[in-house]
Amino acid sequence: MEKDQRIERKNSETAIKTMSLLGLTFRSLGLGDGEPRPDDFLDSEDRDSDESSKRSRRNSKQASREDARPSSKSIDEAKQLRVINLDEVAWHDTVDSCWVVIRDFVYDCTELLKSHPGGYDVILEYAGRDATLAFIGTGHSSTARESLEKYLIGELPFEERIFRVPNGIKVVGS
Ligand code: HEM
Repeated sequence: MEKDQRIERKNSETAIKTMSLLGLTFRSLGLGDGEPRPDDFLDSEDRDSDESSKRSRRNSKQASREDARPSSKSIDEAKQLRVINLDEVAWHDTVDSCWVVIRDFVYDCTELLKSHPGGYDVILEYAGRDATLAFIGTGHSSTARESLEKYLIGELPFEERIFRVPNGIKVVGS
């Protein structure tokens, strides 16, 4: 197995453990039935053919969700996002510069802090780090999900992603 593949496997296992620790299931994430397995988080090229055929039904169900972008309607598909790693995100953890990661995308919420309907403190708590589960857990409306786009500044490098792989999203929340 190539080094990259080993890293991807490890990331997949981490994603499963995270889902398990947080009591998340594919059903709770609106992705149908079944237990999460490492292959669910991998690019299809990395799966062996047996597994990929077993999973093809689920994947076709997920096809409409495969676009990981926050709002597939409003985003400019051609827009090249800047790749920002978690180290850089971590520097932006104050009211003067507040970045959060949601589903492997990086958002600059500095301006949002002033107007966020849920208050500034809930976001500030996640400044400089991953806020995916808090964002999903709060049950934001579709309007809130669409407004994410306004704050989008980049995405994590592949090796740091836990929700997405290059060809599309494997796990999404509401
Ligand atoms: C860029 C990131 C975010 C955006 C664009 C955003 C947007 C919004 C919007 C528009 C609302 C109004 C209610 C709705 O439409 O659902 C809202 C409410 C709320 N948000 Fe956020 N939010 C963000 C991040 C977060 C984070 C990281 C948390 C962490 C817990 C959070 C917690 C809440 C809470 C507690 C409410 C109030 C819910 C209620 O009153 O029922 N938000 N947010």
